[in-house]
Parts: sequence; structure tokens; C-alpha cells
Amino acid sequence: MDVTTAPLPTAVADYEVLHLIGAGAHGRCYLARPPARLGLDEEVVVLKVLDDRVGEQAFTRGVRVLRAVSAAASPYVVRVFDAAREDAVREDTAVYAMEHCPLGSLADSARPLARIEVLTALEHTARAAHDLHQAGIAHGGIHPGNVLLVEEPGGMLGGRLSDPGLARVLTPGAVVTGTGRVDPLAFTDPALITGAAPSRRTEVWALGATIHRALTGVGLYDEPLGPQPLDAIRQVLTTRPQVRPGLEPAEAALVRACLEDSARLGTAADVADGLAVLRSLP
Ligand SMILES: Nc1ncnc2c1ncn2[C@@H]1O[C@H](COP(=O)(O)OP(=O)(O)OP(=O)(O)O)[C@@H](O)[C@H]1O
Repeated sequence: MDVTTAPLPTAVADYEVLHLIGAGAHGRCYLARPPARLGLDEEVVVLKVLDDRVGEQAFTRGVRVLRAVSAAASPYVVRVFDAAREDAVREDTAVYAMEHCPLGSLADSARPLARIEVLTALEHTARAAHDLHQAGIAHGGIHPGNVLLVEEPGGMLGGRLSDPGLARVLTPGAVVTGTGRVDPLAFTDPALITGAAPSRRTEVWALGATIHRALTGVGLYDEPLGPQPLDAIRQVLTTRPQVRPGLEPAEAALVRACLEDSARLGTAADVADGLAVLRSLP
């Protein structure tokens, strides 16, 4: 059934569901009113309901990741308030509640963005990734759809990295290509596909691909990838990522420095600093 026409649940766990925001590769996101037990100042939160069944052990691992992410205390990571298993919608359903970022993401922003705003959101994302890395956590799925947009206290646009490591922990068997607006595979260091573990290095690659897409509107590969997941994987493993026209020389140099095999930038903080320099250029 098309999720956009599926009947809207009125409640999930003890949340009052208001409306469907959208669906991604791993689940659906609803705007919802949180239960009083959380004691939140927020009137609404985003409730993500995962598509795949999540067993007890995977859920426990997911909660551990959430605690570690919360302990990393990055101001640039989307705040997650709660996680629960829920059998009312379907057996073994996992849900989690996070802060609502009403301006959408770098993949589907609610309004057109100035270049400086895109660079700021990207810099925040790289800082978020670095904060997680310092805490020993690899995000594992950085792409423009996971860069949510917020208005900072001074009125400037900011970026928040969402979904840190969760989908990987909760639904480890899920196919890596997506049906959503962005294909996560196009933002995955090919080394990960051939067996490398997520690391600072693979996340710097993902940041480079994310910067490229956000600034040019196109990906490093001919898209859509596919048509089948295996075709997509073959395409990514046999094609060299191409830095496309449309970038200023300094922007192209930063993207290349993220993708380099031999002299890749060492940390996400280096990427963030590079973005800060780009922001300061006339
Ligand atoms: N915290 C949030 N605040 C506002 N909108 C959100 C939030 N989280 C997700 N969304 C929006 O909900 C929709 C679905 O998001 P979701 O994270 O499920 O998709 P995705 O990033 O494409 O997929 P996935 O992360 O599962 O690979 C998107 O339009 C996304 O921008």
C-alpha cells in the first residue's frame, strides 16, 4: 500500500499522531504530540516508525546507540527524546521520537536556500559527525536527506545531523539502496561496500558526496542508480565518482579532498573547517 494513502494511525505508543510528514528507505515519519511522561517543552515531535521488524536484541542495541549519541552531546545532532517498541501498528515495530525540524532537509528544504545557508548547514553536519567520531560513533548514513534544517536562535539557518547509526543497528539486514528522494548508496564510500567498517575516513567520503550534491544538485554518479540493488552496487564499484561542473574551484578542491584515496582529509573537523573557509570567501 502507498504509505501516503495508508490510513493514518491516530496514536502510536502513547503519542497522538497528527499527520504523515514523509517516508524514507527505513520507515515513515509522523508529526505527533508527545506524552506528558517525557516532560518536554516541545509541543510536537517527529515520530519515526520503522518499516522492518525490530527484535528485542536489535532494539536494545539501538537504545545503547541512542544513549551514546546523547552522551556525545553534540549541538549539531538531532535530539532524540524517546524510543519504544510498539505492537499496536504491527508486531515488533520500533519507533523513536526526535525534535521537529520544520524547514525540512537539504534533500527537500521547505524554502529555497542561499549558498551561504547550504554551506552553514553542511559545516554543522561535519561538526556533528566529528563530535560523534570523538565519542567512538560512526553515523553510517550521512546524506542530504539526513541533514535537517533549523532556524538558529539568531535567525540564521543551521543544520542538524539525524538518524545517527540507528537504521544500521535496528534493521541490519535492510537493503542499502533506497526508494526515497536520495539514494544512500550514492553517498557511501565504495570501500564500505567491499567490506571496510564505517570510520572517520568513510564518513569524510560521505561528507564529500553530500557537499557535492548540496552545492551542484547532482550526484557523483549517473543517477538513478540501478535499476536493481545489485546493478546499483555494480555501478558504484565500477564507476569513478565524477566531480561535476558548477562548483567554485575551492569547493571542488574540498570535495576532491574528501574523496581522495591517498591524501583524503583525516577528520570530519577538517571538512568542517574547509566549509568554514568557503563560507568566508566572497
Ligand atoms: N526530525 C525531523 N523533522 C522534520 N522532518 C523530518 C524529520 N525527520 C525526518 N523528516 C522528514 O520526513 C521525511 C522522511 O524522513 P526519513 O528520515 O524517514 O527519510 P530518509 O532520510 O529519506 O530515509 P532514511 O533515513 O530512512 O534512509 C523526509 O521528508 C524528512 O525530511
